[in-house]
Amino acid sequence: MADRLNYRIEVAAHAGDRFDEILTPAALDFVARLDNEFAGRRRELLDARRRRRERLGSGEETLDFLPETRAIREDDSWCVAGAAPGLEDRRVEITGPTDRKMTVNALNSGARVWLADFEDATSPTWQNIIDGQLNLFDAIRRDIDFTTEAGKHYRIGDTPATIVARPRGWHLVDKHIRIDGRPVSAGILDFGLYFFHNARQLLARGSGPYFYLPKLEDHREARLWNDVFRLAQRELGIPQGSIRATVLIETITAALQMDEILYELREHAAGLNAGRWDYIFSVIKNFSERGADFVLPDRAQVTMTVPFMRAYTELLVSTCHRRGAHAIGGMAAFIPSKDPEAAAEALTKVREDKEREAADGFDGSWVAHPGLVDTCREVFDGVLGERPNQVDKLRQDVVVTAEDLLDVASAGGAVTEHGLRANINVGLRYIDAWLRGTGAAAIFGLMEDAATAEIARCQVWQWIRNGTKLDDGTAVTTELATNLLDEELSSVRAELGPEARLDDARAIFVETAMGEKLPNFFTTAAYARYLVQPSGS
Ligand SMILES: CC(=O)SCCNC(=O)CCNC(=O)[C@H](O)C(C)(C)COP(=O)(O)OP(=O)(O)OC[C@H]1O[C@@H](n2cnc3c(N)ncnc32)[C@H](O)[C@@H]1OP(=O)(O)O
Ligand SMILES: O=CC(=O)O
Ligand SMILES: [Mg+2]
Repeated sequence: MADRLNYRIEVAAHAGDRFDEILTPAALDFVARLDNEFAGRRRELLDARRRRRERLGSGEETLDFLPETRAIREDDSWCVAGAAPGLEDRRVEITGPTDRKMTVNALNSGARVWLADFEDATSPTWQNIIDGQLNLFDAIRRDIDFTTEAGKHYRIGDTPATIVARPRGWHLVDKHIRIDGRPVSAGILDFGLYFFHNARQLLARGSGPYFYLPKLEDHREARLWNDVFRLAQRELGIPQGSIRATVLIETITAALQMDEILYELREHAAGLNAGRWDYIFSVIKNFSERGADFVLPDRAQVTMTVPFMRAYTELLVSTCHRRGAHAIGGMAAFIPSKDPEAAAEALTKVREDKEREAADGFDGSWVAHPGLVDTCREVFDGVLGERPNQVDKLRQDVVVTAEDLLDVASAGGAVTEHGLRANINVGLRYIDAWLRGTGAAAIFGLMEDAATAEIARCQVWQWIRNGTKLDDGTAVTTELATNLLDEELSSVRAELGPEARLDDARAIFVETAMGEKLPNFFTTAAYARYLVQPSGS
């Protein structure tokens, strides 16, 4: 333990109410130990990501299943740890941010699992991150009752959902914690605090420390998580293999390494999830400069039934079930509305999405809102009946090639002015919400979060770069996009009023959707510039 005394750990942020209960010296020491051990490997892997994106962008490299890991793919003898207590039946999973009200509502929603999100649905302000940890801490101990000023009482019911926490991805740092002057990996911070405070409690209560792992791009990144898990369990004297991880396959590069990702994490892996929104974002980003064959139509037309998306989900189900892992479906973005007609339409669309997933062999799926839990459950009940899952449905009929996954042109469809305006308008509204601390928002009847906003700004960039023709023959240029941006901005400004941070939102949008280069994530620069507290900069 002596070496730990050598770390210089600084908390460069204001202390919030009860933050000291999460940021204890022992918890910070644990996070620093993990970060210190793995910071170098994390940096190397991020460099490898950058280099690969450059090669893919220039056409110097194309993607395929890896020749060097063929033996892992062809070996039938290995499988993953699989379900742990509370994860056997995942037919409905609700996702959402970890504020206090949403925490109680998600746990009571009737879903089997709650994805407690520090990633796509959370704007990573220091307040949100530590408050979220506090809410999880209290919820796990069933000590979270509260009453609003309006008199509405919130308490966790008798059959709460199993909690699966989603730490932030490898690309993000949290500048409010510095270890020897270096900002901590945001993923390690989220994982480390949650694991340190709750792993024992969860195990004692018959559940366990369970995680969703977002935005992986390569199986070596899965190996890094596995090594983080091993060290974390060893440090706290928690039996190896207690953790369960469900990996989001939400990048095109990871889609070609599903077996390898499960293999690296096999002592901890429970399943894979088809994270469709980041997946679409990844496809656009990696091939944004590769010409018309890689240009996607309006976002609304990139459905789960277009051939290249279907190839991805079919491969995911067959890979999972061959390895004893759960295949978890993704997020239909339609959310309930107060208008009965729109609400019925949203439910129909969600039902269709879940029906396709259940018929394809998924073991469960995601919903964004408590009002969708019953729909998802009914659909999976219809296929699963009393069985907790359909992992025994092997889908040996599935044959997916790299060409199928990369056949982006199979999406067909058109780019329209409506689609261009929608990307700009939604991008501005979402970035404004994010800057004001809200990471998931209902916009025009759809759930929007960091992943969908990334699609919005990347599509605009790609269409400008390729001079893509709208369906009326007009080419998308910087000038056209700027004119539409200004028009959309003034209508959004009139609607949202002076509180909105639309000038900052505009600046981020211009920089990340209309600049010379396409930045990897809008969140990284925007975080550093706007969300970090002065003492953390
Ligand atoms: C690409 C991806 O990664 S998808 C996963 C990440 N994205 C998400 O998790 C989005 C999760 N969903 C949400 O955040 C919300 O549903 C939104 C922002 C889309 C809509 O939220 P709202 O506008 O507040 O919805 P609405 O007003 O209909 O909410 C009604 C009630 O349901 C609750 N609720 C809505 N969504 C959720 C949720 N996901 N979890 C828990 N409770 C929820 C609200 O808190 C509210 O509770 P109350 O009646 O006690 O006040
Ligand atoms: O995280 C999920 C996604 O669709 O992105
Ligand atoms: Mg995602």
